[in-house]
Amino acid sequence: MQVAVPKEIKNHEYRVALTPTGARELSGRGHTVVVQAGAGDGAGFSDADYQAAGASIETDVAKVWESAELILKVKEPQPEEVAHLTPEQTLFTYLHLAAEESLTRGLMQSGATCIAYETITGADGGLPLLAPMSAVAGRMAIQAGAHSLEKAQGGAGVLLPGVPGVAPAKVTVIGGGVVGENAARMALGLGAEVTILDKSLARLEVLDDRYQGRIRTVYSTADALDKAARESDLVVGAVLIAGAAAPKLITRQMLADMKPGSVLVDVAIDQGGCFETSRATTHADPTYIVDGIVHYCVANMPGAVARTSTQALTNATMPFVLALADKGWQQALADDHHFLPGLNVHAGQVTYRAVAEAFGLEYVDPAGLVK
Ligand SMILES: NC(=O)C1=CN([C@@H]2O[C@H](COP(=O)(O)OP(=O)(O)OC[C@H]3O[C@@H](n4cnc5c(N)ncnc54)[C@H](O)[C@@H]3O)[C@@H](O)[C@H]2O)C=CC1
Ligand SMILES: CC(=O)C(=O)O
Ligand SMILES: [Mg+2]
Repeated sequence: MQVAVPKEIKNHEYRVALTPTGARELSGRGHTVVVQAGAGDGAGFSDADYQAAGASIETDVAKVWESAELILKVKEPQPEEVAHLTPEQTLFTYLHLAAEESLTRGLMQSGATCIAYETITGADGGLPLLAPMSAVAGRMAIQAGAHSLEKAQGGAGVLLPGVPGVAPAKVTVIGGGVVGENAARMALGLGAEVTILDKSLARLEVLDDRYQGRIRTVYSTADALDKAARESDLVVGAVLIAGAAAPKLITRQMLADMKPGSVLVDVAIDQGGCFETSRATTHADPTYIVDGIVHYCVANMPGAVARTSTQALTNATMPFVLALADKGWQQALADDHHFLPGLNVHAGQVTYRAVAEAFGLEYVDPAGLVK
C-alpha cells in the first residue's frame, strides 16, 4: 500500500504521525512510504533517518497527498488538507469531530474514509490511542496552570506549593480519567492541595485507593462544582464522554464567584471544552482573560513536547497502522471490534453516533460497511 505522512501544519504542531522506526516496519512489509520533507524535524527525526528506514522524501505537498492510499496524520485536517482528500483515500488521525461541524461536513464532502484515533476502544474499556496524549496533556496542564498563575500572565500571583508558613494552592481537577489523574499526580508532586471530581464512583474508588487519601475525591454535582469554582486557585477541565461534545460544567456566571486571577486550564477543549467561556487557543497565544479569570485552552498541548509525544503516540498507533496497510481498512476494521468505532466518516456518511447526533446528521452503523 502507498502510505503518506504529511508535515503537520496546525499552529506550533511539531509531532509527526510516523517515526523512522515505523517507516522501517512498513517498508519491511512491502509498503511504499512517502514522507513530506521536514515532517519529522520538530520531533527530532531527519529526512535522512526516514530514507535510511526505506521511505522516500517528497518536497511537493500536493504529491505527498495525491500518491497516497493511506494518509497518516496527528491533528485533525486543516481546510487546505481536507481539499486534498479523495474518495479512494483513508485518513488515520485525531479528528474530534463533535467539536467541529465544518470539518465534519468537509470530510463528508471529500468522500474519504476517515478513522479517528480518539474513538478506538481498548479491551479494558479505555481509549488506547487517546491515552498516551492524555497522559502528556494532563502532566502539561499543571505546568501551564502554574505559569498562568504568575502575575505577568494575569494570574493571582500564587505559587502552587506555597512555602513554609504559606499554604499551598488549591487545585481541582474535573474528570479523573487519564488527563485528570496525570494532572493530579503532577500537582500532588509539586505540593499543591489536590481534589478530583468525577461522575464515576468506580473511578473515584480507584483513585482513592491508589493515592491513599493524598488526593481528595469528590462526586461531581452542581454543588461540588460551585464549591470548586469558589475555592480553587487552579481548575483543570479533563472530562470526556467519548466522541461527544464536552458538557459545560463551569458557566460564565460561576466566574464571578471565583478568586480574581485564578486559572482555568481546559484540556477538554479539543472536544469543545468543559467551561462555558472556553475557546480554543494556540501555543503562540495560549491564554486570555474573562472576568478576571485566566483561561488556557490549547487544543494540541502535546505538540509542544513533540519528541516525547511522537514516540508515545506512535507506540500506540503502530499496530493499527500496520493492520490498515496490510489488510486495507475494511478487513482491518472487520477483524477488530475495538478498531471499528474508530470509523467516523466514510463515503459521505457519518459512522460515529455522537458526531451524527451533535449535528443532526444521519448515523450509519459502521458494522454494516465492513462485512
Ligand atoms: N488539549 C489537548 O491537547 C488534549 C486534550 N485531550 C482531551 O482531554 C479530555 C479527557 O481525556 P481523557 O482523560 O483521556 O478521558 P478519560 O475518558 O480517561 O476520562 C474522562 C473522565 O471524565 C469523567 N466525566 C465525564 N463526564 C463528567 C462530568 N460531567 N463530571 C465529572 N467527570 C466526568 C469520566 O467519568 C472519566 O473518568 C478529552 O477531551 C481528550 O480529547 C487529550 C489529550 C490532549
Ligand atoms: C488528543 C489531541 O487532541 C492531541 O494530542 O492533540
Ligand atoms: Mg480542533
